[in-house]
Amino acid sequence: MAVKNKYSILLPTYNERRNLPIITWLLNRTFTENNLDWELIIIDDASPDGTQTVAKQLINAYGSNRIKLQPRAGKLGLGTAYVHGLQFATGNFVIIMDADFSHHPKFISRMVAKQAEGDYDIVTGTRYAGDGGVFGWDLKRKFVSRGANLFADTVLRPGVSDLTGSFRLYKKAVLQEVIRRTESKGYTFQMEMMVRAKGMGFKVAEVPITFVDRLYGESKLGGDEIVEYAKGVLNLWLKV
Ligand SMILES: Nc1nc2c(ncn2[C@@H]2O[C@H](COP(=O)(O)OP(=O)(O)O[C@H]3O[C@H](CO)[C@@H](O)[C@H](O)[C@@H]3O)[C@@H](O)[C@H]2O)c(=O)[nH]1
Ligand SMILES: [Mg+2]
Repeated sequence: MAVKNKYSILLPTYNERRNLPIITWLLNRTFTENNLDWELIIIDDASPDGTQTVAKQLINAYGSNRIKLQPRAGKLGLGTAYVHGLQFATGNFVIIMDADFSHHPKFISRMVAKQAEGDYDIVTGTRYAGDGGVFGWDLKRKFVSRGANLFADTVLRPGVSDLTGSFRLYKKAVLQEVIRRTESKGYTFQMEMMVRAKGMGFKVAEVPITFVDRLYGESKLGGDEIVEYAKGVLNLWLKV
């Protein structure tokens, strides 16, 4: 008998109190409509805005088998948030995404269908192919994102159109293996994960997504992060 697929969503949060209920509602709708089994793992880094209180209310509303809160004691960064959350994933597939509506749950059904089409190891959302795109960013942020992708693509040639995006579907075993090899912790993490996955021979497919800038709150991307990213690309170039 075929094993029914289950999708574990890893959702890192930092001050997402206002976004969390709606994103959870949309996820529930998407998975219910598509008749897919799922769980949501919220990795909150001691957000001062009360994100965890909201998460607990959601556990009460949707049930503890659907929504799980796996908090950490402080703001330890995105990369390690995925590593932390992954330990608790019970699905055979893992989806990583942002909590601020930049990644709309409606794209998940396309990612799931794409994965099944070619038994792909990874399906990544792309803003830079097909009818994908970015909305709500100023020119500077668009330039930084495009530049970051162009730079990594030129130096490392992974052949994936969106290296820094973080809306992705992985086979859990593949994510575990790639994450084990990945060294960077911050924004560089997504790019390194993809470069390593391609280097390890995993099959990657892309689904165009529209990335809409967050509704509430602020991005945590700063100047330091951009320097770290450039260093990360060059480090990989030396190693891979
Ligand atoms: N647990 C935890 N969550 C965090 C942390 N920093 C950010 N987050 C959460 O991670 C998600 C993304 O953070 P944002 O601050 O909204 O990132 P962004 O600037 O919009 O960046 C997005 O685009 C980048 C470039 O395309 C991506 O590289 C990045 O991963 C993200 O998708 C959000 O759900 C946010 O709450 C942290 O230290 N800890
Ligand atoms: Mg964001």
